[in-house]
Amino acid sequence: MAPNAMAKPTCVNDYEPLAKDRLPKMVWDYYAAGANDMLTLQDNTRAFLNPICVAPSALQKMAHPDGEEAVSRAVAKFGSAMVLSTYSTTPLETVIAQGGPDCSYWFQLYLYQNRPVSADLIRRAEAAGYRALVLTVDTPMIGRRLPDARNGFHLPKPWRLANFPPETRILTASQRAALAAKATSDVVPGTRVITEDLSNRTDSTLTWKTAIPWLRQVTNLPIVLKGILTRADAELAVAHDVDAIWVSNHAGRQLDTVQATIDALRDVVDGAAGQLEVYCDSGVRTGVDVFRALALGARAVFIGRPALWGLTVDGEAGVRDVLGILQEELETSMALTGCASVADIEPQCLTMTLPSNL
Ligand SMILES: Cc1cc2nc3c(=O)[nH]c(=O)nc-3n(C[C@H](O)[C@H](O)[C@H](O)COP(=O)(O)O)c2cc1C
Ligand SMILES: CC(C)CC(=O)C(=O)O
Repeated sequence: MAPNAMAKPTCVNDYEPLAKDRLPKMVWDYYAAGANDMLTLQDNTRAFLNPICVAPSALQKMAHPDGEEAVSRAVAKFGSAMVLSTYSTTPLETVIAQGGPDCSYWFQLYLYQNRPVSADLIRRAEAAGYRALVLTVDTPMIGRRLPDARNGFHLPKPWRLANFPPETRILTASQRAALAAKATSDVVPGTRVITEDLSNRTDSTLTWKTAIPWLRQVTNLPIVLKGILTRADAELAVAHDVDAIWVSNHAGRQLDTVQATIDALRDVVDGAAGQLEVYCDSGVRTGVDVFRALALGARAVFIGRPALWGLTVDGEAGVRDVLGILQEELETSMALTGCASVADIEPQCLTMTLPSNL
């Protein structure tokens, strides 16, 4: 037996090559890709070489047949929060049914110009027990992910976009006309979904003045904006009475060269001025990363790909292990800096760590 063939992963990065070995190239590349030259993607992890929830990532059954249900069970046992993607391969009701009292579920939204389709998703999320809506604001269109273009990325059979009943039509009549040359149909495809198609279907004209009042009209759930990177946008979020903001560069998958979130976090927290909660993701790979984000003012930290790696390697147990490793590493960081509780983690703690630009 090769010496490491059966070695148990001992840190989150150990899961990455194990997941890569198990997945078809097209699926691996879709999960792994950043935009263009992937500079921001690389910078995310570099900048972090500096409490723990699961970010929304689409199409999880490609990683493991138990998909979002396995992630849900893992998060429920770990006792944190899971944010479910609009583009889940499991219906939102089924995902939350796997949970328990010790965890929280939020629903991530991509809004459509055809608002009744979005309103219906929101009503279902509310009825099922989701406690917040996370509006992703960094994806008016999809980033240039070159591996996906080269691989002809599509959602393999038999998986489908399970939050949309078959034959859901999500384009308005004018969008349908504009896309007629490009798309054969605006019915949410059961299979062979490509991400560019999906982004053609979202509303790329959202503004502060239109999106937030519309959401407030249709729901009483707290609204979180995901994809905030500047102090100015944090200030606007306060002015528009948003409940929380989420510092994210979408794992480096949208605008390449945008800065790493750990470098943007301090300014955004300043802009929020204690008026709303700030969360952070993109590049979190160790408990020290979590510690640094908390020290800079994040209230919670989310992981995207590490959960997909754990899911790929060992389903629910793999996701639980990834979360457990991060938690243990965070506790070590706290003990070594004299923090008895998460509330003790404050900016001064960072004087003991390397600056994020090393
Ligand atoms: C494969 C993949 C799919 C994603 N799908 C979504 C999505 O459906 N909605 C969304 O808001 N963000 C999506 N994201 C972004 C994640 O929510 C999160 O911001 C990011 O993955 C965090 O960075 P990390 O992967 O470095 O931990 C996706 C990310 C990946 C890698
Ligand atoms: C289907 C995509 C729009 C999901 C997404 O946000 C992503 O791939 O980054």
